[in-house]
Amino acid sequence: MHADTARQTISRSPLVLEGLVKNFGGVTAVAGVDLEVASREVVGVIGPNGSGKSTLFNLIAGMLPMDEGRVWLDGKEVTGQPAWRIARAGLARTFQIPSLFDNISVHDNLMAAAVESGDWKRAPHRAKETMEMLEISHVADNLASELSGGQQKLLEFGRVCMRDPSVILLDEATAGVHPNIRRIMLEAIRRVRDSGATFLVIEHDMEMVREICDRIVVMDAGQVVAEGSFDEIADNIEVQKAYLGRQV
Ligand SMILES: Nc1ncnc2c1ncn2[C@@H]1O[C@H](COP(=O)(O)OP(=O)(O)OP(=O)(O)O)[C@@H](O)[C@H]1O
Repeated sequence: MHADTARQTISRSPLVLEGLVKNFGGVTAVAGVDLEVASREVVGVIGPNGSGKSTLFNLIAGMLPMDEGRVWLDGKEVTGQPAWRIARAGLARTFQIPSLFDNISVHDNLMAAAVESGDWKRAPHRAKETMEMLEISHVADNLASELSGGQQKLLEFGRVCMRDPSVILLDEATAGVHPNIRRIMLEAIRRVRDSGATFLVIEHDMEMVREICDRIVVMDAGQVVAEGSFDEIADNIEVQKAYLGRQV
């Protein structure tokens, strides 16, 4: 059997990356990343500014064309497909700055997300459940633009949940939020993971990484330079600091 065919039939992991490469002119932002994320695993991606984390997410989500490499979602190859098709195949993501419909209500932002899942019948019930899980029911009728920054991050995660994705990419889900919002987000991530989702998270907050990540991948200059549990990476932290520089 051809090796590529073997990969497609053997790995049913929710997310598989093979040899991803992205160049921007003379800068190699992602320099050959291989990664396999198991079902219900939460994998943290850490590394200094400019190490390629956001570019990696954009490649996986189909928001940037890759120069080399292949991506599989739930055993199905999605390499080169447009972002909407990859989303439909079961991938959802959040952004560092939440991407919401500012001028409609919190409730309607969740309902709008259900359009993509095509599950209208259960959408009102799911919206109610999602708002309860994220403790935003009391602002259901507020415009998204009226929420605090932290509540907007919760709402963005809620919109992801409404689509019931198989794989969720979270980009700094708790950066700069109030500790109470952080707690709500952490509990929600655990619940969504327990109900079957798989996570890849970019995170600068090492406490958050320690609390939710089963495995951590360290990137530097576009490559994975270390991988392991929090303790394994923490043991290695002095080495990491040499190139992680500013924030780990
Ligand atoms: N659209 C672009 N055009 C040119 N260069 C880019 C572009 N996007 C990213 N880069 C470069 O690619 C490299 C990786 O950037 P990327 O944003 O992926 O890193 P990062 O790890 O996400 O950083 P941060 O933690 O600051 O978000 C950097 O050198 C960056 O300047």
